[in-house]
Amino acid sequence: MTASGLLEGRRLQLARGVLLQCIMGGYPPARFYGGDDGDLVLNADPRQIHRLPWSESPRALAICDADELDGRSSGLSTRGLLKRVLARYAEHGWQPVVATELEFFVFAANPDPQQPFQPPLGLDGRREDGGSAFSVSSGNGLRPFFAEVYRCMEALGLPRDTFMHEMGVSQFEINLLHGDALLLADQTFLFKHLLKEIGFKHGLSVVCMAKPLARTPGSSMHIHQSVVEQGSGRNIFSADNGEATAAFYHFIGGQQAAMADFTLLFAPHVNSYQRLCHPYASPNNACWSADNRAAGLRIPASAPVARRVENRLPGADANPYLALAASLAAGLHGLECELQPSAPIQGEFEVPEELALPCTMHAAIERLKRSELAIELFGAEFIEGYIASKAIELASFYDEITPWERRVLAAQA
Ligand SMILES: NC(=O)CC[C@H](N)C(=O)O
Repeated sequence: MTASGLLEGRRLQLARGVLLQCIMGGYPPARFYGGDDGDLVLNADPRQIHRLPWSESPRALAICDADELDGRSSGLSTRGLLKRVLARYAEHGWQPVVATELEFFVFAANPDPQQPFQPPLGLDGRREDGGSAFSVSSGNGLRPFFAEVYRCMEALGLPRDTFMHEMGVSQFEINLLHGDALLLADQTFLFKHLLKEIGFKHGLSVVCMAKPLARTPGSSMHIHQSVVEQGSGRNIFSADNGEATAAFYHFIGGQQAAMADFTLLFAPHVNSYQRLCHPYASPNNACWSADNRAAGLRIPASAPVARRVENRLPGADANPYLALAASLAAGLHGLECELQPSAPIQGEFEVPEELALPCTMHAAIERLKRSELAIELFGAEFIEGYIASKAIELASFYDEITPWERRVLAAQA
């Protein structure tokens, strides 16, 4: 997601091709330069106007909805898409409760993209040279950076649930407290922006790519999801006796049915598939399991009141509005159609063909293109615009010759 910081200023009107480019992180398809490139209006959400606490000069950021000139929500807006999914839950008297878990790397500033990323020099002047997941001292070398991150999260009202060092060298995870899905999408967006900007200030490069380093774990944005009854707040996944309800299984069934079609929405770039295809606890399957991190859908051990489904597919590079909309729409599809899940997997397992996911961006584009479900849930305007912009992004990737090709292929006869 790359919208942050681009829309500063007073003119809150933009062309729809630009929306595709900056909000979807893609490229505007040619037709948007022509007749389909009419303006949209950006309407700031009054609850999401923030003074930026890290900025030395006064600056504010407003999260906006992209609307048509006649006031209708634009079919291209990912925030609008999430709102429409939530409105459909509300028609049933339900409200999703979600949490996002964001992993990210903190690197030394890297002005030359030809060079691999390096961990930064810590306070002690050393570079971290091994991933020390959960180590109590591992974040110490970056204390001034994290102190400012904490201060600014507090000032912006972003409630922090956990912070830890992850498995990769200089890889961290901060989890936001669970809550309403639109709020969590806004908070996740703000949090990524905050990380980037505070990183710049400290001479660091905070990277939310799915797989910035080879032979090292990638970065995810796992989504934890439950659904409560509006008013009572009762979790519809648990019965009074604490057992899982039929609704819980239907929700999983919906996630499984849609995951392959929606893979591009969770894994939006070429690099996303580097994470999924060299997995370190980053599954590319739609299996589900009681508590196995190799399954795309995990049911974390919890009290019945917190029974939830964790979607482990989204990378840290996913647009939080879109990933949440897609995951929750899939669950709702299962609830409405009363879909049954497969049997849960246990231990070492083989992925059945029907639960395998696309493992390249090209395959994911082709899958989404053929998805009637995606068009039904998100509308043809969005899916066509998204696919067109992603096809251009993929073509632009194939315009480049990578260091691997120069290293390996140049030596061959
Ligand atoms: N702690 C974890 O579950 C690791 C997740 C892993 N980094 C991923 O990319 O999905």
